[in-house]
Amino acid sequence: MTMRLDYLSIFPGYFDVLDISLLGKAVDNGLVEVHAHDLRDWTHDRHRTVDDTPCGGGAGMVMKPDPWGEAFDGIIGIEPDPSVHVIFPTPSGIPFTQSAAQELSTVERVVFCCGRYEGIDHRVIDYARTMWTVHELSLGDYVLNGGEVAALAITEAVVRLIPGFMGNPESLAEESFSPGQERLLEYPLFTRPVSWRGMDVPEVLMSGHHGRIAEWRREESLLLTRDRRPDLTD
Ligand SMILES: COc1cc(COC(=O)c2cn[nH]c2)cc(-c2cccnc2)c1
Repeated sequence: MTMRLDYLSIFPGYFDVLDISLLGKAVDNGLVEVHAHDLRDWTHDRHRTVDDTPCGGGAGMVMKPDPWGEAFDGIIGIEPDPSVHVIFPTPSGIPFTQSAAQELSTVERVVFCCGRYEGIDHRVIDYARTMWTVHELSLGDYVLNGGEVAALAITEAVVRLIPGFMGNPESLAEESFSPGQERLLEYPLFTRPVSWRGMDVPEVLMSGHHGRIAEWRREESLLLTRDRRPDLTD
């Protein structure tokens, strides 16, 4: 299965980065197909206008619906297709989680709509919901200038879960937030040299005693989770 990823943005250059590193490898071995589109290609005025002042007043600008609608027609099509997943990264979205990444990794087609300014005319999202499966997703309680960086983060979280993408799938199974794992934060990791700038690797990890090592790691995860993410221990 090849996943097709489309990105709609007024800064499509953000997605050139997908040609390098692991994601580039996924493109090379045909696991994913990436297409970035400039929303301004669907404007018709001399200034290639994509925004206008908010109805009802208020600060900032809102992205006009017309270019989005025409871009949807050209990129996705004019027939409804619930198998197409359209993602709007937005601070007002539902929290993006590893289980959402897991679900999206089985989808054949994902279209990222990257908002700028104060946001996108709400009718664009309402229209998309009549046509495709829409996800308004938040990465966290902070505001970015646009959805591009969030789209890249969601892309990485999803593509790395596509079967055949990661060399050693067993490492995925052990990760925090993986299905089946308790929701615990990762224990501290160490590698050689055993002594570095006067700091030594915890002895238990060098003992070769797998039972004690597992116990130490679990305890460290519990302590870290209790300290940093008490919300996960509910
Ligand atoms: C679609 O509408 C958007 C999208 C974004 C980009 O996404 C994020 O910032 C984000 C996604 N997860 N967490 C944060 C930002 C705004 C925005 C900008 C300024 C003031 N208010 C809202 C609007």
